[in-house]
Amino acid sequence: MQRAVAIGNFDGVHLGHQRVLMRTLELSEEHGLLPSVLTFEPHPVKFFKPELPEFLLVSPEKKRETIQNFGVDVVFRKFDEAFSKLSPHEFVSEVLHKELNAKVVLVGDGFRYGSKRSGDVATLKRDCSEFGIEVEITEPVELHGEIVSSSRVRKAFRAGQIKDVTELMGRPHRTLGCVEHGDGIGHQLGFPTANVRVEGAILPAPGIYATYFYEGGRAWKAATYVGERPTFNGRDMRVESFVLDEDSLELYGEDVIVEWIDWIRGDKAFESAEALVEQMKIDVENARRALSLT
Ligand SMILES: Cc1cc2nc3c(=O)[nH]c(=O)nc-3n(C[C@H](O)[C@H](O)[C@H](O)COP(=O)(O)O)c2cc1C
Ligand SMILES: Nc1ncnc2c1ncn2[C@@H]1O[C@H](COP(=O)(O)OP(=O)(O)O)[C@@H](O)[C@H]1O
Repeated sequence: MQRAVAIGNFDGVHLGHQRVLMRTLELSEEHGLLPSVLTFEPHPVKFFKPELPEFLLVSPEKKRETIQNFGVDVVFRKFDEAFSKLSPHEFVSEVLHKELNAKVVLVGDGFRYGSKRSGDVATLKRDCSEFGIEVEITEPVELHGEIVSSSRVRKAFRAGQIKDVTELMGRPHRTLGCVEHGDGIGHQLGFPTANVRVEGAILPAPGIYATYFYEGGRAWKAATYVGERPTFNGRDMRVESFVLDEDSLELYGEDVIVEWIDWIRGDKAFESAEALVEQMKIDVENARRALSLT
């Protein structure tokens, strides 16, 4: 079956990506094609600059799941030395034509590809026409007068601007992780927290957030802390969710999802555990209120 192929990194699957996915579905329906996304693993920036700290909003697995939920097939193309050296013409002939049997491809206006980013929309159109492949350029989506992009979402998320993130993504952002053992201080404070180990995705600014927390088929309200725990001289970044109205949960080793709804306050070093506990009670009520408003 021939494919309609949207090409890109699709980090976060934000509103701009969603418009591309909808258009891919529309074209596929019209022409009897398999709606597809061609994306790269690792992210090309990670391939060229492996020393950079994590910058992606979601892991590749989560990206696959989100795109598939739109009804679009996901093709992960390994981004390695050989792939990075393909000429623009080879990318069209080998990957789009031979490997994917593309009939239509969708890219954004500034699309660059091939060795040293030497290909652009003009070369793509020219080379695709040789193989009877149509090229559609998708218009960028704007929000409040600015283009929606993965870097704009990352910037907002890193700054803890959760409401902006939700708006840019068209849904709340979710972070996946696994619950691991912490230092056991939570129970002593009367606030046991699920320590969520997050890999392959960035975190919001240190602070307290109103979140939903999912495990298996269950969903709870939670107050989630992100930070190094300066009160206890902590040194590593933690994500710790206190699940509301539950006192005998057993979550160690479970895969969980933290869904970011609102920012509550910034991180702080307290003089004592008691002072922190007083503040945590207030945080929990603020989180409850923020969640009841959504
Ligand atoms: C709602 C909430 C707010 C928190 N606020 C802070 C804070 O401002 N400063 C801080 O050092 N730790 C804060 N923490 C983190 C606690 O210090 C942490 O949950 C505790 O050390 C338990 O760690 P453990 O899971 O390793 O036992 C907060 C935790 C929660 C759940
Ligand atoms: N309301 C709750 N919210 C989060 N975790 C809870 C809750 N009730 C019980 N738990 C369990 O307690 C563990 C956290 O306890 P805590 O004393 O903070 O220990 P640790 O430092 O090992 O994370 C969680 O991983 C979870 O299994």
